[in-house]
Amino acid sequence: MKIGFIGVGAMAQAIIQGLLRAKFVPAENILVHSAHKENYENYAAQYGLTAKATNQALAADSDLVVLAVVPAVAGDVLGEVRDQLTTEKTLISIVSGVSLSRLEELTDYNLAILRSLPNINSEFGQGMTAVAANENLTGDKKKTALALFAATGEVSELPEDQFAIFSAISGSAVAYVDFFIDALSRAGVKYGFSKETATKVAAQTTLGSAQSLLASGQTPAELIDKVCSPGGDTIAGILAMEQAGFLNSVVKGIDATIDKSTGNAK
Ligand SMILES: NC(=O)C1=CN([C@@H]2O[C@H](COP(=O)(O)OP(=O)(O)OC[C@H]3O[C@@H](n4cnc5c(N)ncnc54)[C@H](OP(=O)(O)O)[C@@H]3O)[C@@H](O)[C@H]2O)C=CC1
Ligand SMILES: O=C(O)[C@@H]1CCC=N1
Repeated sequence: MKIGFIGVGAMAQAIIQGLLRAKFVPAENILVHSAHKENYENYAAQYGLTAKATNQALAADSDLVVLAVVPAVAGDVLGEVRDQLTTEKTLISIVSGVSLSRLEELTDYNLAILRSLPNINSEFGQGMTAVAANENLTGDKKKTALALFAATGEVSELPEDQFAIFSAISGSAVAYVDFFIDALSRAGVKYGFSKETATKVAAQTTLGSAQSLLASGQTPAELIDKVCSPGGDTIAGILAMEQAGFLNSVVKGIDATIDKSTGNAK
């Protein structure tokens, strides 16, 4: 099986690294092409992938074609490869905000298509990907397309009308969680920790909290209550964070993310 990536930017590279780590296919069965020859050729050479000279050549030689370009160029690129996307292939889009019906309009109505929204943690097998299949993607073809993402982390089939919300609290939220880790780490630096130590402590604490939350089956609020000793330090910190607008600032960030991805941003 050959998997072709149109675009080898940040997200495509994370998926490719996740696939290589999982040994999902041999490296040479991963085909790449992008806008700049030096980018895709160097990347292919570095990891033993196969560079293709054009989007058409890539699509013609791939069983699974992963569309990994920014939304603004997705239509033009699909127009370019429309003739190569024959019905035995599967198109996988990772493009935020482009619906299955739009992808069908831009290709062949008989084509099997999986719309996905991965996150960048796919690189280390810790991804969280939402998927929605069109009615042509069934049976073994669907199993294979879902297996690609399962090799890089968790996968969840979601109705398309929930994709923008998912994208905000997963795809984009990787950056928001890192923003929080950076804030914790800077606070440590303020009180004299080295940046390296503070970041390690903040990241391990975030990882441990996430793992404990999932393992416990409890709500975050229940775990917060366990840490807040009566009359103790943590409740003082929680109240000060909330006074500064912590919860509202997170929700406003998610509102802005959803507005931007659905075209409602002011
Ligand atoms: N970054 C993330 O965390 C996530 C991103 N996504 C989605 O992934 C997609 C890519 O995002 P991201 O990786 O961040 O963006 P990047 O800007 O990092 O990558 C875009 C890629 O598209 C390539 N490209 C541009 N024009 C063409 C073309 N005409 N033909 C072939 N390749 C082309 C670029 O080539 P070159 O490198 O040569 O310039 C580049 O490799 C977006 O649609 C985004 O919504 C979804 C979930 C998470
Ligand atoms: O910022 C973006 O537009 C993409 C979509 C989700 C994560 N990155």
